[in-house]
Amino acid sequence: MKLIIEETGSDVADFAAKYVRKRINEFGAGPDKYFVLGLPTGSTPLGMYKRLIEFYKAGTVSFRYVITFNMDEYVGLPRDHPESYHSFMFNNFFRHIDIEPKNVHILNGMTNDAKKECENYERMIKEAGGIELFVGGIGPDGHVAFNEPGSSLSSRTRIKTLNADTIQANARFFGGDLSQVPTQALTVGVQTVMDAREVMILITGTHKALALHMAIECGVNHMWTVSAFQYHPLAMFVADEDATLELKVKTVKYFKGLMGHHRKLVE
Ligand SMILES: N[C@@H]1[C@@H](O)[C@H](O)[C@@H](COP(=O)(O)O)O[C@@H]1O
Repeated sequence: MKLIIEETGSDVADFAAKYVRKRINEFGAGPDKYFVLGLPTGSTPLGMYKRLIEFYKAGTVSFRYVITFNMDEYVGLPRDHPESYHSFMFNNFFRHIDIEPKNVHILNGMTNDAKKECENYERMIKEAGGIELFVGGIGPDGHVAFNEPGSSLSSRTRIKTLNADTIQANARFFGGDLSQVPTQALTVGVQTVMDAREVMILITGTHKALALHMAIECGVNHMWTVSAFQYHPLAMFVADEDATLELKVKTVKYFKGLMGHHRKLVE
């Protein structure tokens, strides 16, 4: 596992965007070889999307031969609801780049057959050749996508009921009104993300510091689903200084000592 420690959230966004660009470019994507990218929503990845749009406009990356799979979507919100993850992704990213809409995959939270929708999603990921790089964020309770505490670490795409903390955390997007926040979501499973060839998790802010500690300094535990990536052969956490506040000084020193080497990942 790699831990990249950047000073601020904006430096995290910069590193993450440069890494995604480098992976797409080095992969040599083309009409017969699509790069399959897993993507998150949330405030954390917003800066990365902004930077990627800039890179696209500057001509240093193209998404023409990229296929995306998003992590999750609320149940019961129409696609065009301003807070649906469909709206989020198109408004903040897809609309501004050259990706073909047919190559964008986001779970349909309005389906009347959630089981079938989720099984199809897993099948489509497989048919696309599996996910090359899954970028994720986490909740303050260490959930990845909507794999709430106690989710099976071998879970696959399915419907999940959101816990009170997550509903509370997301109420800010619904005018602070808890009753407006959907109570269920369709989400990829922990195992779905684990199956990606590489995973990059972005963690910023003091409110995520305990989650980063549980993710990398304690054992693998389904109450902190992000800790599952300790078993991933190619996992990278990208954090800002604030998110490292609960880590041991020794851990921080160790990974900062590797930064010279890790910078080369985005050169
Ligand atoms: N389902 C999403 C997660 O995928 C996301 O990682 C989390 C954190 O969001 P933020 O980046 O806004 O803190 O929010 C939601 O719960």
